[in-house]
Amino acid sequence: MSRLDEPLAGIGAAAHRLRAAVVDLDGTMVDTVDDFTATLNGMLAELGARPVSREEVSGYIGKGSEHLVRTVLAARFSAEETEARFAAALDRYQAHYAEVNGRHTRLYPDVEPGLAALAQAGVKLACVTNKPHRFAVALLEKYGLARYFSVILGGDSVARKKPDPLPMLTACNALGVPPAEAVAIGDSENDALAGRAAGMTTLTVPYGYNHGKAIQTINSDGIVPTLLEAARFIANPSSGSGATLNR
Ligand SMILES: O=C(O)COP(=O)(O)O
Ligand SMILES: [Mg+2]
Repeated sequence: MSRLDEPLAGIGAAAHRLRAAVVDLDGTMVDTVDDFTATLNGMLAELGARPVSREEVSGYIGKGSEHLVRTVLAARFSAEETEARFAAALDRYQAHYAEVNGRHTRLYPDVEPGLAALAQAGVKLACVTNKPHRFAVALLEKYGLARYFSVILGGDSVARKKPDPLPMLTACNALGVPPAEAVAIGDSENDALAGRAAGMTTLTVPYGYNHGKAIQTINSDGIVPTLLEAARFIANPSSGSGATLNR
């Protein structure tokens, strides 16, 4: 890794052309682990199964509702029982989530100032999350953030979720910016994989979930401590901001 204030070629040059940012939701803008935990425990209580802890849940977030429910069931039931219970459990999970959404969440530091700085710099914004679209919109509205995004895509908005590049490509297309001039900002390997596969620059925030693995394992272009630092870097790549580049 090299510090941003060292001489740079690669990402520094790319960042001069960044005209759009595609920002992840859970673990990047909003800390949602306690909502997921409460929702899953509502579902598990109905099944008479052992509850989850927030530590267990934080290792599963970021791959969409189906993955989350399946993983939690698989840790409590046999493979056959998990399959037999999955569809009904997912329905109950979504019903509980609709009740809980936004109740136990908090915004991470410098999210709103970061989005405002990106908008101010003329960077077009999309939110791409694996969370169902209706829950994502409700959460962004709760925090007054929906107005920053001209495009919001959920895990059910297009045929495939991150780490597939399709949602990123769809977002870039809707913003009218080629992927090579766009950056994907997220907390997990999924965001970096999807962004890379779409041909975008990728930045990682260090405070989210990343499937229980260290963020240093993520193959992205750099780590930014907050969205505000990401905005500073994108607006002025040679400013010596707090970004740490992975090259
Ligand atoms: O797994 C989810 O439901 C959401 O995860 P994401 O917002 O980090 O994409
Ligand atoms: Mg995330």
